[in-house]
Amino acid sequence: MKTLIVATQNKGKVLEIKEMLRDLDCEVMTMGEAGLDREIEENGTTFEENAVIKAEALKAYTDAIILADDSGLEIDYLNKEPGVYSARYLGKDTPYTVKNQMILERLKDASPEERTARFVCAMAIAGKNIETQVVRETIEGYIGYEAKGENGFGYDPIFYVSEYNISTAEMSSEQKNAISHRGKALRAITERLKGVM
Ligand SMILES: O=c1nc[nH]c2c1ncn2[C@H]1C[C@H](O)[C@@H](COP(=O)(O)OP(=O)(O)OP(=O)(O)O)O1
Ligand SMILES: [Mg+2]
Repeated sequence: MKTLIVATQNKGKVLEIKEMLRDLDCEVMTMGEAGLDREIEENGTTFEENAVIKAEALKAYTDAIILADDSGLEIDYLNKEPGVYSARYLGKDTPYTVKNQMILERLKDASPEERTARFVCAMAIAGKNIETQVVRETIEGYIGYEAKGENGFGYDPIFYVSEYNISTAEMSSEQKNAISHRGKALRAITERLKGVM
């Protein structure tokens, strides 16, 4: 069976990606499971650049196909901050309860119309014998007035989807995966994956 290595250190992403790739005819492994754990410097200025950097960083060390995700939250009221710096916002080891409270505080004077935001996900595949490919998808929503929900990870408790008026942390993984930036990007990239596996 073919192997697909997911080049991420983020456990929340791994859970979502593994769940969505359950039916794909290949073994999905994390970097750790593949013995390829390493810090990859994300020095790109766009989600696409960083996804490609992460996917290509492992190319020399494996014959498997590598899948990488670079994602983040764009808040219109904050001029699209934290954007590509979402993981590093307020420091990369700062708990998300703190990051989320800070964002709510910074938006305390923003009206409902001014609270629009989106999650962005760029997903790349790379490998020794394939041409690197990258896709980008988004999910539109808004920053709520309070953090809610226990599911998901990161900024999920403050990101609300207009159609349901609940946060992505209040959704089941199936519900989130069906509509999320990551779900859409993964479905787009797996179409291309079928062409190279
Ligand atoms: O569905 C999501 N629900 C909530 N938050 C999310 C989501 N998707 C991305 N995010 C946030 C988390 C992190 O602040 C940043 C990703 O940063 P990003 O560099 O791509 O990931 P990371 O450093 O956690 O792991 P890695 O680079 O090893 O894949 O966006
Ligand atoms: Mg990162």
